Amino acid sequence: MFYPINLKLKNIEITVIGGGEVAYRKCKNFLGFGKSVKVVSENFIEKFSTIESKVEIINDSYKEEYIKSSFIVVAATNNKEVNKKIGIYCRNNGKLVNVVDDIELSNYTVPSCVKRGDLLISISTGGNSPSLSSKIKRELENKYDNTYEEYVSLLGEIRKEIIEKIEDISERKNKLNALVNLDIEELKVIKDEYKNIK
Ligand SMILES: C[C@@]1(CC(=O)O)C2=NC(=C\c3[nH]c(c(CCC(=O)O)c3CC(=O)O)Cc3[nH]c(c(CC(=O)O)c3CCC(=O)O)/C=C3\N/C(=C\2)[C@@H](CCC(=O)O)[C@]3(C)CC(=O)O)/[C@H]1CCC(=O)O
Ligand SMILES: NC(=O)c1ccc[n+]([C@@H]2O[C@H](COP(=O)([O-])OP(=O)(O)OC[C@H]3O[C@@H](n4cnc5c(N)ncnc54)[C@H](O)[C@@H]3O)[C@@H](O)[C@H]2O)c1
Repeated sequence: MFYPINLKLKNIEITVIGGGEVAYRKCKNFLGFGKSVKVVSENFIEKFSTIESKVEIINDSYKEEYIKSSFIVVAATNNKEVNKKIGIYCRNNGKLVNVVDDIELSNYTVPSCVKRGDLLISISTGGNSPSLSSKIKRELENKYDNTYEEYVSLLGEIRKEIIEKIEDISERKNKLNALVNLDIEELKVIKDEYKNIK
């Protein structure tokens, strides 16, 4: 079983080993969260040309020196032995490692996720079915559409106001709980009301 955490990637070095479909997907995923990575492989599929300006490309086969200073490593080659070597090295050296063909050796996996601004819904099947994760993602994408970006941001702004302006803890909690039953237009009105309270 995996434990979910939300990680700040700023100032963390990340290296992806491999230049195929899976390595590309993992790189794109990091870029989607505003994080650039180093990627090491002798060969890269054509798609990498679309992201080559955003990642650091190293044209070489895997060597320990490339991951020594990385905290997160993705072993995404099609060579099981190489992936295993990377996994074991990372495990022994306090690194987070995603070995794409070995869930047992991985100490983290990548969930499927729906992002709407600061709303992040992630889905994992513990490796049992990435296809199911992907299907559930599509379902949630429809339910939680793009309007949630503004909605969650408004909730955050009003929450700050409520915490600052309402001292009674149980009143504060009731008001915070009630906010999520309002729609965007109602929240905008409430936000202005709180802003006007001194
Ligand atoms: C969520 C997502 C994130 C991402 O990678 O970006 C992700 N896989 C995705 C897609 C996908 N991957 C595969 C298929 C083909 C169909 C199928 O096999 O079902 C599809 C579907 C597709 O392509 O549509 C093949 C596959 N996947 C793994 C193996 C190796 C193995 O099982 O050992 C094999 C090769 C098996 C073989 O040998 O053939 C392993 C893992 N894949 C995971 C994540 C982790 C568990 C997540 C969970 O618990 O659900 C885990 C354990 C490790 C990891 O990589 O983190 C992304 C969906 C993106 C999205 O749509 O949001
Ligand atoms: N976790 C997942 O989501 C997932 C999904 C599909 C497949 N897989 C597994 O991931 C593996 C990779 O899949 P793919 O489609 O990207 O394969 P691929 O054949 O498209 O690419 C493999 C890449 O690894 C590189 N490589 C090989 N040896 C290397 C080394 N010593 N150092 C650096 N790079 C090296 C190759 O140059 C190539 O770029 C597959 O073997 C499969 O078992 C995992």
